[in-house]
Amino acid sequence: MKQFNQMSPSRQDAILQLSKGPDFLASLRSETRHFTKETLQSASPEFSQLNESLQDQIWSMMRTFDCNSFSHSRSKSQLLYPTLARVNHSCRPNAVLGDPKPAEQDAKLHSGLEPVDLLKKALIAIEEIPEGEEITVSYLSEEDLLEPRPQRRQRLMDGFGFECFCSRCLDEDADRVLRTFRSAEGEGSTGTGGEPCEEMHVSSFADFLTKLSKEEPLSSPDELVAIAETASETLAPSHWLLRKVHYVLSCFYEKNHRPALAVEHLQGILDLELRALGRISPSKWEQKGDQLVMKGDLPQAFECYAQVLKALKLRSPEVYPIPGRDMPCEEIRKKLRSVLDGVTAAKGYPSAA
Ligand SMILES: C[S@@+](CC[C@H](N)C(=O)[O-])C[C@H]1O[C@@H](n2cnc3c(N)ncnc32)[C@H](O)[C@@H]1O
Repeated sequence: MKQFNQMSPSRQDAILQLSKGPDFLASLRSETRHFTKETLQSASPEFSQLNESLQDQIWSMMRTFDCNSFSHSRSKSQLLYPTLARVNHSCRPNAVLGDPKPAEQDAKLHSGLEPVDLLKKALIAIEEIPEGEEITVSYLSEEDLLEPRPQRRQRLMDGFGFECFCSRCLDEDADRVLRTFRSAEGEGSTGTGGEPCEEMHVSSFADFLTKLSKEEPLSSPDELVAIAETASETLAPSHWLLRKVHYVLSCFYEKNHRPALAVEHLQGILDLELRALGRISPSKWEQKGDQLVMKGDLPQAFECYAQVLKALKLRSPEVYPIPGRDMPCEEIRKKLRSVLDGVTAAKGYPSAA
């Protein structure tokens, strides 16, 4: 409250407006995640001794912050950006929120920038956005966006307290195929795997995989290869969970310098991304390009980097340009040039290993 009272009237107004919209009012009715005034009263004797109107003001301010704040890589706490707080979530977003990278931040700090400016965020378009179309970002991670609707909706409900009504969530059929379990005849002709107990089983398995890919406890891929084999007896080849298994294997092989296997296991997740989000993810395609270079397949690597460059060029003009530092497009151009140099040096394409 003290900090709020020190702000300019226009900034105070921008923040107060956040607690007047229908979404905020709806969130007051959702007790799934958000704390109630009673929770605060029982947690803090000081709070319950304040008069009713002050309690209401503080509680509303805390809920506004809870519903609208974002994290920033440079800050350990959540921060409130009154304008960015207006951006809704979509499971097929057309923009991302970006923080300047630490090296850029430090360069700026040395050029005399106010520390508070380092906490700025940028809203970056990742595709052409026609005039009048809503700009959306994802409140979920890139990995979570590859999960089917029930899982995504559950994550949004648990983490942010709302039921998602984005265009992708309303488009049910797209996900149904990704969740199809294998039948005796092959892909696509049995149920959707939607029974509650099955979904629970599937999500704990998915969490297990995410943990595996993040914490990297695997010393040998045998366990995962066995999981992949069992899973492919039950799940259709296009099932998102099977693709996740292969992605974890791909990361394992990448770390263990087995590029041919890494590329082989990467492809499923690239297809899934294209299908779920309608576009390629530059980081995973760059990963594929790097593995193809390692494998010695320069023509395919060139194709891959060219796709990455095309995707990156769709993004807003480079944000936070720092003289003397390569921006993402330039880094990919360098990789394209080095692939071409490799081709010239070998007087033709080397054969794939
Ligand atoms: C950061 S605010 C976004 C701006 C908010 N719509 C407004 O007008 O102030 C987050 C809130 O917007 C709503 N919201 C955002 N994305 C949504 C979506 N895809 N489906 C339903 N509600 C959404 C939810 O109420 C959520 O708690």
